Amino acid sequence: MTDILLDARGLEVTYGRRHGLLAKSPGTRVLHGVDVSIRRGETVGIVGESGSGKTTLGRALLRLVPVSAGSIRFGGEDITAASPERMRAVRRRMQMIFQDPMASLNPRHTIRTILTAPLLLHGVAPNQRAAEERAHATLARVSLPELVLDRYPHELSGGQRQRIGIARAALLEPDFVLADEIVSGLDVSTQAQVLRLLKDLSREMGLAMAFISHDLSVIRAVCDRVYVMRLGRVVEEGPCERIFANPGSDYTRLLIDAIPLPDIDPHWLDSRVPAGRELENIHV
Ligand SMILES: Nc1ncnc2c1ncn2[C@@H]1O[C@H](COP(=O)(O)OP(=O)(O)OP(=O)(O)O)[C@@H](O)[C@H]1O
Repeated sequence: MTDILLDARGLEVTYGRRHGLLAKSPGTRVLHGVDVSIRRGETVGIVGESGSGKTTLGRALLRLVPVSAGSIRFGGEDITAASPERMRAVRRRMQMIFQDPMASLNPRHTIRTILTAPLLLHGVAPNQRAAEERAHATLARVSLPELVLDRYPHELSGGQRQRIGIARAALLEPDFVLADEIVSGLDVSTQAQVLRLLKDLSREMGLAMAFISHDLSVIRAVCDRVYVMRLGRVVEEGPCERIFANPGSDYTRLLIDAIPLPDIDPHWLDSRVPAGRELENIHV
């Protein structure tokens, strides 16, 4: 059995394509023949300047934007043209954590509803009681107390909301998580806590992750391998150590040089929050 979980070949995405009676538009192609493959349990970084197509690529991998050419295989299954019903089942195993949890968490729902609804929807929990038990266990795993369950998203801090985003993604025990700029709005110490949590969870659950970030020190701390994107193409790919120590293009070197710190310390996360250490108690 292959250990490749997600394999995309020749992906193209075109925005704004219209073929109606009144309007015809070829649209704008923003991904040009992108190949990406991610092994089970592997964390892959996607970096590149603003507008290079990172988010589009991430969303295309999850079939959240229409793909105009290429193929996507997930767990050995070709999902390029899978039906909406089939995708609903597949999505249980592919989750996404967003940059702004405030925008992705329904403001009118309590955290209890936010965490239990997907379990009931996907039939992972047979009833409300079982869903709540699982929600409690997941909350403990992200170091949040149970009283959070009766709060609304706006009653939590940014770091706490991001933990809820992670809990929601982990609840369904997926094989793959896409994390798109998930720590960019947080202060450095909260960033380290959230990254540590995600890294420990991915190790424990054998999760594969695609980690989109404009912050290369974050990529260096959490990723095994990195894809460098420019103008909708992958211009370089390889293990983090190699890319950071010996970038293969001037473009990658420029991205690395643009980091405010003169040296990227690959161990900054471990030095801030050691692996497996209990996370700080979160006061709510
Ligand atoms: N829904 C959309 N409709 C039309 N064009 C879009 C849409 N979303 C993104 N684009 C365009 O596609 C290109 C790639 O955007 P994308 O958001 O994927 O880049 P990115 O690398 O994630 O950028 P950033 O780092 O700024 O978030 C950009 O030129 C953007 O303007």
